[in-house]
Amino acid sequence: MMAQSPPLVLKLLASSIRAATRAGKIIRDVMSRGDLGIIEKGKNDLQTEADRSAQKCIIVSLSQQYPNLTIIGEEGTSNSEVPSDWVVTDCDQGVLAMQCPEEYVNVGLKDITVWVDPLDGTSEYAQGLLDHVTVLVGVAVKGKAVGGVIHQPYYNWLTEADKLGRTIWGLSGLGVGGFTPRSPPEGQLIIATTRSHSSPLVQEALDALKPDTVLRVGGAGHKVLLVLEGKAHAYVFASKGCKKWDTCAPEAVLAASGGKLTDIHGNLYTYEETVAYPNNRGVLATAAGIDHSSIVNKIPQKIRDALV
Ligand SMILES: Nc1ncnc2c1ncn2[C@@H]1O[C@H](COP(=O)(O)OS(=O)(=O)O)[C@@H](OP(=O)(O)O)[C@H]1O
Ligand SMILES: [Mg+2]
Ligand SMILES: [Mg+2]
Ligand SMILES: [Mg+2]
Repeated sequence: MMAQSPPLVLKLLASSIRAATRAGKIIRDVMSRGDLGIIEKGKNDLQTEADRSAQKCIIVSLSQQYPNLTIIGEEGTSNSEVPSDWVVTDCDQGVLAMQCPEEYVNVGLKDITVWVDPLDGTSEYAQGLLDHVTVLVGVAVKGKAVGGVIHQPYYNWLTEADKLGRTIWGLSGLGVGGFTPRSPPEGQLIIATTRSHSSPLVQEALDALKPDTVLRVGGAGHKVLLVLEGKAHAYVFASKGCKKWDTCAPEAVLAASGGKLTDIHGNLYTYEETVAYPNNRGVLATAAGIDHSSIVNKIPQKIRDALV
């Protein structure tokens, strides 16, 4: 009997794990060489050689395996050649061997949009806050964030250099792999928020929630990792500025763990190919077991009305 080929969504997730991990190595190599090649794309918005190269690695790798796949990356499109060792065409075998949730078994290429943030936390990367950096690959099916990879290239860099980097993935209906999510401590409220894009509105929303601790850290991927690790109960960002490639993968991984990522009103973002890139209605992510809507309800209406 002929072996059946794995469902596309599962295979794409397995390929994305390998591509994101390779991109993380490129990010470390650029830093080791010492010339970041920084370009200022806008106010408080940087791009480095690592952002550009990591994106090329992921897009070329996925495009070779999945011609005609729709991929949207933060750093735009370019047709330039890449070194052959940036092209990854293998899959994570562990994920490939898993049972695909029934509802995704028959998903076709045309139903999928892949969102790539090749380096989330660029300003932190440039400032040497290296554990804030993540590589994000999100798989949306008919506009829903279903699968995601969060690769953290500098995980353990200050403690156990021999175990540098980790790759965490999630698929709706299957769960999370690459690490075991933990619950945040009971009886307190720890909130993760932006360190480089704060504003009076961002601060007002935090004040209204009366947190015991506020963690001001970089990267949407990194903040969702803190939520997944039980180091924060929620990630709250009452501002526009974040984009679809910042939230697609983190939303999918968090949802696969039982948590939730929405706009500040509690509504899901959508990720179809034609959607606008900016997440103008802010970001609210909560860990599994946290009452998401009760946090929404504590954010004053006047703040919610400012984010539409
Ligand atoms: N105001 C504004 N302008 C431009 N870009 C912005 C803005 N706010 C958030 N971002 C992008 O969102 C990613 C995470 O940034 P932060 O950690 O600062 O903030 S956030 O709380 O997660 O939004 C990070 O993505 P990368 O560009 O991939 O590093 C930020 O650049
Ligand atoms: Mg950026
Ligand atoms: Mg980003
Ligand atoms: Mg980025």
